[in-house]
Amino acid sequence: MKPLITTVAALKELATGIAPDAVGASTVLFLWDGPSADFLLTGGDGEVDQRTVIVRGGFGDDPFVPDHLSRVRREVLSRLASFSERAQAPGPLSLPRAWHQFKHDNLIAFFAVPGTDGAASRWIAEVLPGARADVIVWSGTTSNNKESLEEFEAMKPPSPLVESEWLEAIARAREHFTKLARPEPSDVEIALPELERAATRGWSFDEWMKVISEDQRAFVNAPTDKSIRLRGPAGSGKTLALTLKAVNEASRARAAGVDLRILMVTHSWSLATEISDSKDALGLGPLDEIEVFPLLEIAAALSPGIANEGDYKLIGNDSFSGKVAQLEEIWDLLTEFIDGDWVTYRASVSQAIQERFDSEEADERVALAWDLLVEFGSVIGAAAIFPGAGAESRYFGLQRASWMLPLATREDLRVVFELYRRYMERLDSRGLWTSDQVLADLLNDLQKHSWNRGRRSEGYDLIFVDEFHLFNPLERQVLHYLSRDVSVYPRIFMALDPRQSPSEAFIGLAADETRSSSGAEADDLGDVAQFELTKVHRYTPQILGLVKHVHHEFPTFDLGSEWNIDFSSVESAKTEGPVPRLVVSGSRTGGENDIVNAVHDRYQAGPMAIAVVDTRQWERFSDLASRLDGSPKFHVSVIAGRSDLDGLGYRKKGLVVGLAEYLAGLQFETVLVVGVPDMETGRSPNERARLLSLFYLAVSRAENEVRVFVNDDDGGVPEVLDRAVANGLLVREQGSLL
Ligand SMILES: Nc1ncnc2c1ncn2[C@@H]1O[C@H](COP(=O)(O)OP(=O)(O)OP(=O)(O)O)[C@@H](O)[C@H]1O
Repeated sequence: MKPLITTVAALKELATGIAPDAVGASTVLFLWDGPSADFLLTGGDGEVDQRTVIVRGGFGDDPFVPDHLSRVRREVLSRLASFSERAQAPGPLSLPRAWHQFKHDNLIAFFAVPGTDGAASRWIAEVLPGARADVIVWSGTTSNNKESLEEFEAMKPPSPLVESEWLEAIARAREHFTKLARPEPSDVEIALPELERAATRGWSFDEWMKVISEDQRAFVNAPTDKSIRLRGPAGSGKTLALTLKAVNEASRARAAGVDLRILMVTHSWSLATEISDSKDALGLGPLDEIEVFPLLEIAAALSPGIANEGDYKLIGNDSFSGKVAQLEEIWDLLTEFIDGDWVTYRASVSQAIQERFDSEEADERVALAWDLLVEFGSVIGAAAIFPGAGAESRYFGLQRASWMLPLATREDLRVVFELYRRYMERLDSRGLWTSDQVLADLLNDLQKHSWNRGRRSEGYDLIFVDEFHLFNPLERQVLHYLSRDVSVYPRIFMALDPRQSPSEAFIGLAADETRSSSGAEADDLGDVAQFELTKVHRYTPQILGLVKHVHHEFPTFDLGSEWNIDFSSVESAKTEGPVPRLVVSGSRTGGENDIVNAVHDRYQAGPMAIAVVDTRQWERFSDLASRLDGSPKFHVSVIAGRSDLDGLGYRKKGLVVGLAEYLAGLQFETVLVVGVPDMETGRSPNERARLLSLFYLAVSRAENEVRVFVNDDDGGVPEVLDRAVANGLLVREQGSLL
């Protein structure tokens, strides 16, 4: 096999879990079969960028990793990306201790995957001299001694990099991505479902105002002299009501000759685009006074420092690959710490923490790394605590809540803070940002005199926030500073569903209720009016039945009465549909056959999604997606991260395969809910609530038909679904016995 020449950006994209067969269909990657090498590039790669050359000596069926590592492809690729990124950082190359490196001249060997893969596979790589720091990954080895490097050095072939081919590859990639960016010619087959799925269906503003429900109308017509919380379950028309209100306010101000600046803030680009299209489709012409953006984009536009930090790259910008990269980073840090300084902390911490750090189980360590990721981002980062004088004591002073990683003593907190300090130091030395840092910096800028003046022209009179439940406390603070008139309370209109809580988002919400500083936030808004939506418009009464059941299964989280939606009064405005089905298969393989059959069965009925509940099962379903994509019958789009939502693919008619947490805001005729793990055994209440929340999110994406797939290999039917069957809310069906 020819060598593969690629870049950090392309490796990271691959590391999101894209199956090799799906690379050709990716809107982010471009593969060129050059004369002496294959080139894999992204749209952002340029002539002078660093290159990573993978010499694929012993590779077999899998084009990106040796066959014996294809099971852990994502981890292997993520580590390679991380290696190249480190090679680029100024100063001598430093690898985490857990990578078990050894060196000889320019050659360096390191573990190919976190932990060991049984065979203790290593890469032998070379960083070429020069500022560009090109990397050649020469070969894999299972040897753990330095002599192997000396031997290798003696027989090392010349570099496979051919400059003219690289330039040609870049030129071809550029041409490819330019073509892709051009709008596609209109096509009836594509346009129809696109319109149907937008929140406004192409109806005019006046048409909508006639048909919306009383509670939606009350919100649209409510006075704007104070902030409003609009609460409702999934599919109750929050996004629609928010859009109608913004448009209503803009056109009223226009008619009265008033200059009004309106901002609509979302969590993702996909929803921003959707809302922006919807408002333009309401037949009132372009409404430039309404700006629709994700918060991170606003941060980049307002905070000049952020845009100028050209050398800094964002890690964890909401996307799945960012999360994977952060997790691996923390895993390495943790392993290095446990092998090193842990002994000096060990005696003083509580027994529970001691046991977690001492555990040799790989799974336990991953779980600890995850908990730390949440603690760093949603607790420490969200409170805008960054290492420095007084930071540790501010952290100690934070009130702990039940959803947080249990840290019983001050010494427990101390060890976590020390890890946080090291984590930030590592990111900093490699020129990486987290989105929390971006927002904390923005907050800093917004508190300056210059913004106090600037906000009069650049700030907004009315701020609308969709999916408010997805914003963490830090992000919520930023919103306050975006208002224009400092003499009145900011007027913020928030749509939220406290039951939709992908990953840390749930925690963000809980944090808001429990952290001492969050009380002040509510005060900042003055008196806040509440509006409830009690009719769902997306899905049938049968799906609502299952949604309510899941809602009642949430453990009694103390979210405060304010967050509790009275689900018993919620009704569906849609006509009757089939009762959701539960397909129980004998094994994973059998389950996959049943899923494929369901796709055949329902594909023609309209847009369809396979929603994967448990992130850990993603890889399997990403492979299934590429198999389905192989069939000319199906148009398949894969959503493994928020960035995929922003690509071209997902709007088209066809099948979307994605992690449930990234499907928020979207809707489909049929949803197949897969990757449903055992939710009870050995789960903490937090984990259980998170999984139930993702399940709720998956089910509530469907307009008409839901099928849930479980199998014996993955623990059979979770109790929560058993009870739904007993209550007649799900019909149980025997799937393949295979
Ligand atoms: N009053 C109504 N009559 C008919 N259809 C409606 C009405 N309100 C909303 N809809 C439709 O119901 C669907 C769901 O609406 P929308 O996306 O605004 O809900 P949401 O509450 O934001 O949902 P989620 O939180 O799950 O994303 C959309 O297709 C929308 O066009």
